[in-house]
Amino acid sequence: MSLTIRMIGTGSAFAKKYFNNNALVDAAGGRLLIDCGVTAPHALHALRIPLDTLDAVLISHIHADHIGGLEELAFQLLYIHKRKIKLLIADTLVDVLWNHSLRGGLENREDGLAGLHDYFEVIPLQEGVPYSPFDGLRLKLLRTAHIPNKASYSILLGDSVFYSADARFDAGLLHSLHAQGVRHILHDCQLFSPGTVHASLDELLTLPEELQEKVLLMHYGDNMPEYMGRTGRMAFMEQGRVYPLN
Ligand SMILES: Nc1ccn([C@@H]2O[C@@H]3COP(=O)(O)O[C@H]3[C@H]2O)c(=O)n1
Ligand SMILES: [Zn+2]
Ligand SMILES: [Zn+2]
Repeated sequence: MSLTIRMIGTGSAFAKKYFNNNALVDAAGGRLLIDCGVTAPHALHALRIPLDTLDAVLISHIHADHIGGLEELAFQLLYIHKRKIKLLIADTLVDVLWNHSLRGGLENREDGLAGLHDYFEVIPLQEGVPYSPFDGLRLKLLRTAHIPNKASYSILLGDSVFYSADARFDAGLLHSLHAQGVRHILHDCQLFSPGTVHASLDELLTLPEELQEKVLLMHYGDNMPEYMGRTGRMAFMEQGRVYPLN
Protein backbone atom coordinates (compact mmCIF):
# COMPACT_ATOMS: atom_id res chain seq x y z
CA MET A 1 0.00 0.00 0.00
CA SER A 2 1.38 3.39 -0.87
CA LEU A 3 2.40 5.86 1.81
CA THR A 4 3.93 9.25 1.09
CA ILE A 5 5.05 12.23 3.13
CA ARG A 6 5.28 15.80 1.94
CA MET A 7 6.69 18.51 4.17
CA ILE A 8 4.50 21.58 3.81
CA GLY A 9 7.33 23.28 5.67
CA THR A 10 10.83 22.29 6.71
CA GLY A 11 11.81 25.33 8.78
CA SER A 12 12.79 25.76 12.41
CA ALA A 13 10.53 27.74 14.73
CA PHE A 14 12.27 30.99 13.76
CA ALA A 15 12.89 30.30 10.05
CA LYS A 16 11.49 32.86 7.64
CA LYS A 17 12.46 31.33 4.28
CA TYR A 18 10.82 28.03 5.12
CA PHE A 19 7.41 27.34 6.60
CA ASN A 20 6.99 25.61 9.95
CA ASN A 21 8.05 21.97 10.02
CA ASN A 22 4.68 20.33 9.37
CA ALA A 23 3.96 17.30 7.18
CA LEU A 24 1.22 15.77 5.07
CA VAL A 25 1.02 12.00 5.13
CA ASP A 26 -1.05 10.43 2.38
CA ALA A 27 -2.21 6.84 2.69
CA ALA A 28 -4.76 4.78 0.75
CA GLY A 29 -7.60 5.77 3.06
CA GLY A 30 -6.87 9.37 3.88
CA ARG A 31 -4.64 12.35 4.54
CA LEU A 32 -3.02 13.27 7.86
CA LEU A 33 -1.42 16.60 8.73
CA ILE A 34 1.37 16.19 11.28
CA ASP A 35 1.44 19.41 13.29
CA CYS A 36 -0.33 22.61 12.31
CA GLY A 37 1.93 25.55 13.04
CA VAL A 38 1.40 29.27 12.60
CA THR A 39 2.36 29.03 8.92
CA ALA A 40 0.39 25.84 8.09
CA PRO A 41 -2.68 27.54 6.55
CA HIS A 42 -0.41 29.67 4.36
CA ALA A 43 1.83 26.71 3.46
CA LEU A 44 -1.15 24.56 2.43
CA HIS A 45 -2.56 27.44 0.41
CA ALA A 46 0.79 27.87 -1.37
CA LEU A 47 0.67 24.17 -2.32
CA ARG A 48 -2.98 24.56 -3.43
CA ILE A 49 -4.12 22.04 -0.84
CA PRO A 50 -7.56 22.96 0.55
CA LEU A 51 -8.04 22.42 4.28
CA ASP A 52 -11.04 20.21 3.62
CA THR A 53 -8.82 17.57 1.99
CA LEU A 54 -7.48 16.73 5.46
CA ASP A 55 -8.93 13.76 7.31
CA ALA A 56 -6.92 14.11 10.49
CA VAL A 57 -4.41 16.36 12.21
CA LEU A 58 -1.88 15.10 14.74
CA ILE A 59 -0.18 17.31 17.32
CA SER A 60 3.29 16.42 18.60
CA HIS A 61 3.60 19.07 21.33
CA ILE A 62 2.50 22.54 22.36
CA HIS A 63 4.71 25.04 20.55
CA ALA A 64 3.41 27.62 18.08
CA ASP A 65 5.27 26.16 15.11
CA HIS A 66 3.30 22.94 15.76
CA ILE A 67 -0.11 24.19 16.93
CA GLY A 68 -0.34 27.89 15.97
CA GLY A 69 -2.48 27.21 12.88
CA LEU A 70 -5.11 25.19 14.70
CA GLU A 71 -7.41 28.13 15.42
CA GLU A 72 -7.78 28.89 11.70
CA LEU A 73 -8.14 25.20 10.88
CA ALA A 74 -10.88 24.82 13.51
CA PHE A 75 -12.79 27.91 12.36
CA GLN A 76 -12.55 27.01 8.68
CA LEU A 77 -13.71 23.45 9.33
CA LEU A 78 -16.66 24.67 11.39
CA TYR A 79 -17.83 27.69 9.41
CA ILE A 80 -16.66 27.04 5.86
CA HIS A 81 -16.27 23.31 5.32
CA LYS A 82 -18.86 22.28 7.93
CA ARG A 83 -17.14 19.06 8.88
CA LYS A 84 -15.07 17.66 11.71
CA ILE A 85 -11.78 15.92 11.16
CA LYS A 86 -9.90 13.77 13.66
CA LEU A 87 -7.57 15.50 16.09
CA LEU A 88 -4.98 12.96 17.22
CA ILE A 89 -3.29 14.12 20.37
CA ALA A 90 -1.58 12.54 23.36
CA ASP A 91 -3.97 12.18 26.27
CA THR A 92 -1.54 14.27 28.36
CA LEU A 93 -1.91 17.24 25.99
CA VAL A 94 -5.67 17.49 25.46
CA ASP A 95 -6.34 19.76 28.42
CA VAL A 96 -3.32 21.98 27.90
CA LEU A 97 -4.09 22.45 24.21
CA TRP A 98 -7.57 23.74 25.01
CA ASN A 99 -7.09 25.55 28.30
CA HIS A 100 -3.64 26.99 27.73
CA SER A 101 -3.64 27.60 23.99
CA LEU A 102 -6.85 27.59 21.98
CA ARG A 103 -9.66 28.43 24.38
CA GLY A 104 -9.21 32.20 24.21
CA GLY A 105 -9.94 32.20 20.48
CA LEU A 106 -12.29 29.26 20.05
CA GLU A 107 -14.57 29.33 23.09
CA ASN A 108 -18.01 30.80 22.43
CA ARG A 109 -20.53 29.45 24.87
CA GLU A 110 -23.42 31.37 23.31
CA ASP A 111 -22.91 29.29 20.19
CA GLY A 112 -22.29 26.12 22.21
CA LEU A 113 -18.58 26.08 21.46
CA ALA A 114 -17.05 24.93 24.72
CA GLY A 115 -14.22 22.58 23.92
CA LEU A 116 -12.02 20.90 21.31
CA HIS A 117 -14.78 18.34 20.64
CA ASP A 118 -16.99 21.11 19.21
CA TYR A 119 -14.50 21.54 16.37
CA PHE A 120 -12.77 18.18 16.04
CA GLU A 121 -13.35 14.50 16.60
CA VAL A 122 -10.84 14.32 19.41
CA ILE A 123 -8.86 11.08 19.60
CA PRO A 124 -6.69 11.02 22.73
CA LEU A 125 -3.73 8.71 22.14
CA GLN A 126 -1.83 6.81 24.77
CA GLU A 127 1.88 6.61 24.31
CA GLY A 128 2.92 3.40 22.57
CA VAL A 129 -0.62 2.28 21.72
CA PRO A 130 -1.10 1.94 17.95
CA TYR A 131 -3.98 3.76 16.28
CA SER A 132 -5.22 3.69 12.71
CA PRO A 133 -6.99 6.92 11.69
CA PHE A 134 -7.94 5.44 8.29
CA ASP A 135 -7.02 2.60 5.95
CA GLY A 136 -3.36 2.27 5.13
CA LEU A 137 -1.96 4.14 8.12
CA ARG A 138 -1.14 2.94 11.60
CA LEU A 139 0.80 5.14 13.97
CA LYS A 140 1.89 5.43 17.54
CA LEU A 141 3.35 8.12 19.75
CA LEU A 142 6.66 7.82 21.50
CA ARG A 143 7.43 10.32 24.23
CA THR A 144 10.81 11.89 23.55
CA ALA A 145 12.88 14.56 25.29
CA HIS A 146 12.53 18.13 24.01
CA ILE A 147 11.97 20.82 26.67
CA PRO A 148 12.59 19.66 30.25
CA ASN A 149 9.34 18.68 32.00
CA LYS A 150 7.21 19.33 28.89
CA ALA A 151 5.41 16.46 27.20
CA SER A 152 6.49 16.05 23.59
CA TYR A 153 6.07 13.13 21.23
CA SER A 154 7.77 11.61 18.23
CA ILE A 155 5.71 9.45 15.88
CA LEU A 156 6.16 5.98 14.44
CA LEU A 157 4.32 5.58 11.13
CA GLY A 158 3.70 1.89 10.59
CA ASP A 159 6.77 -0.17 11.44
CA SER A 160 9.19 1.59 9.18
CA VAL A 161 9.14 5.38 9.64
CA PHE A 162 10.27 7.42 12.64
CA TYR A 163 9.30 11.12 12.64
CA SER A 164 11.01 12.96 15.49
CA ALA A 165 8.94 16.15 15.45
CA ASP A 166 11.00 18.16 18.00
CA ALA A 167 13.39 15.96 19.93
CA ARG A 168 16.81 16.09 21.44
CA PHE A 169 19.46 13.71 20.15
CA ASP A 170 19.02 10.22 21.59
CA ALA A 171 21.63 7.88 20.11
CA GLY A 172 20.25 4.88 22.02
CA LEU A 173 16.77 5.38 20.58
CA LEU A 174 18.05 5.84 17.03
CA HIS A 175 20.24 2.72 17.26
CA SER A 176 17.32 0.71 18.58
CA LEU A 177 15.01 1.94 15.78
CA HIS A 178 17.71 0.98 13.26
CA ALA A 179 18.04 -2.49 14.84
CA GLN A 180 14.24 -2.94 14.74
CA GLY A 181 14.27 -2.38 10.98
CA VAL A 182 12.99 1.19 10.80
CA ARG A 183 13.79 2.29 7.25
CA HIS A 184 13.34 6.08 7.38
CA ILE A 185 14.31 8.42 10.21
CA LEU A 186 12.98 11.94 9.71
CA HIS A 187 14.76 14.05 12.29
CA ASP A 188 14.75 17.68 13.35
CA CYS A 189 18.19 19.18 12.91
CA GLN A 190 19.52 22.32 14.51
CA LEU A 191 22.41 23.48 12.36
CA PHE A 192 24.38 25.12 15.17
CA SER A 193 25.59 23.57 18.41
CA PRO A 194 24.82 22.94 21.16
CA GLY A 195 21.43 21.47 20.26
CA THR A 196 19.99 22.05 23.75
CA VAL A 197 16.33 21.30 22.90
CA HIS A 198 16.82 19.82 19.41
CA ALA A 199 19.23 17.32 17.86
CA SER A 200 22.15 19.28 16.46
CA LEU A 201 23.79 18.48 13.13
CA ASP A 202 27.05 17.73 15.00
CA GLU A 203 25.28 15.17 17.17
CA LEU A 204 23.55 13.52 14.20
CA LEU A 205 26.91 13.31 12.42
CA THR A 206 28.18 11.01 15.20
CA LEU A 207 25.81 8.27 13.97
CA PRO A 208 27.38 5.43 11.98
CA GLU A 209 27.06 5.68 8.21
CA GLU A 210 24.55 2.84 7.85
CA LEU A 211 22.25 4.69 10.22
CA GLN A 212 22.89 8.12 8.66
CA GLU A 213 21.74 6.67 5.32
CA LYS A 214 18.25 6.36 6.78
CA VAL A 215 18.15 9.93 8.10
CA LEU A 216 16.35 12.83 6.43
CA LEU A 217 16.90 16.21 8.07
CA MET A 218 14.10 18.69 8.73
CA HIS A 219 13.21 21.63 11.02
CA TYR A 220 16.32 23.58 9.96
CA GLY A 221 17.20 27.27 9.90
CA ASP A 222 17.24 29.68 6.97
CA ASN A 223 21.00 29.17 6.47
CA MET A 224 20.50 25.50 5.52
CA PRO A 225 22.12 25.96 2.05
CA GLU A 226 25.47 26.74 3.76
CA TYR A 227 25.39 23.19 5.14
CA MET A 228 24.71 21.33 1.90
CA GLY A 229 27.46 18.76 1.40
CA ARG A 230 28.30 18.89 5.13
CA THR A 231 25.71 16.41 6.41
CA GLY A 232 27.57 13.10 5.96
CA ARG A 233 25.23 10.48 4.48
CA MET A 234 22.17 12.38 5.63
CA ALA A 235 20.06 14.52 3.28
CA PHE A 236 18.00 17.64 3.87
CA MET A 237 14.30 17.19 3.21
CA GLU A 238 12.93 19.58 0.61
CA GLN A 239 9.83 21.58 1.39
CA GLY A 240 6.96 20.62 -0.94
CA ARG A 241 8.56 17.46 -2.36
CA VAL A 242 6.67 14.18 -2.12
CA TYR A 243 8.70 11.36 -0.54
CA PRO A 244 7.55 7.74 -0.87
CA LEU A 245 7.85 5.90 2.43
CA ASN A 246 7.64 2.28 1.24
N1 LIG B 1 15.02 26.09 26.35
C1 LIG B 1 14.70 26.53 25.14
C2 LIG B 1 13.36 26.63 24.76
C3 LIG B 1 13.04 27.09 23.48
N2 LIG B 1 14.04 27.45 22.64
C4 LIG B 1 13.74 27.93 21.27
O1 LIG B 1 12.35 28.23 21.17
C5 LIG B 1 11.80 27.43 20.13
C6 LIG B 1 10.37 26.98 20.28
O2 LIG B 1 10.04 26.16 19.15
P1 LIG B 1 10.97 24.89 18.84
O3 LIG B 1 10.80 24.50 17.43
O4 LIG B 1 10.79 23.89 19.92
O5 LIG B 1 12.44 25.46 18.97
C7 LIG B 1 12.68 26.18 20.14
C8 LIG B 1 14.04 26.82 20.26
O6 LIG B 1 14.43 27.39 19.04
C9 LIG B 1 15.34 27.31 23.02
O7 LIG B 1 16.25 27.60 22.23
N3 LIG B 1 15.67 26.86 24.27
ZN1 LIG C 1 9.45 23.15 16.46
ZN1 LIG D 1 9.18 22.50 20.08
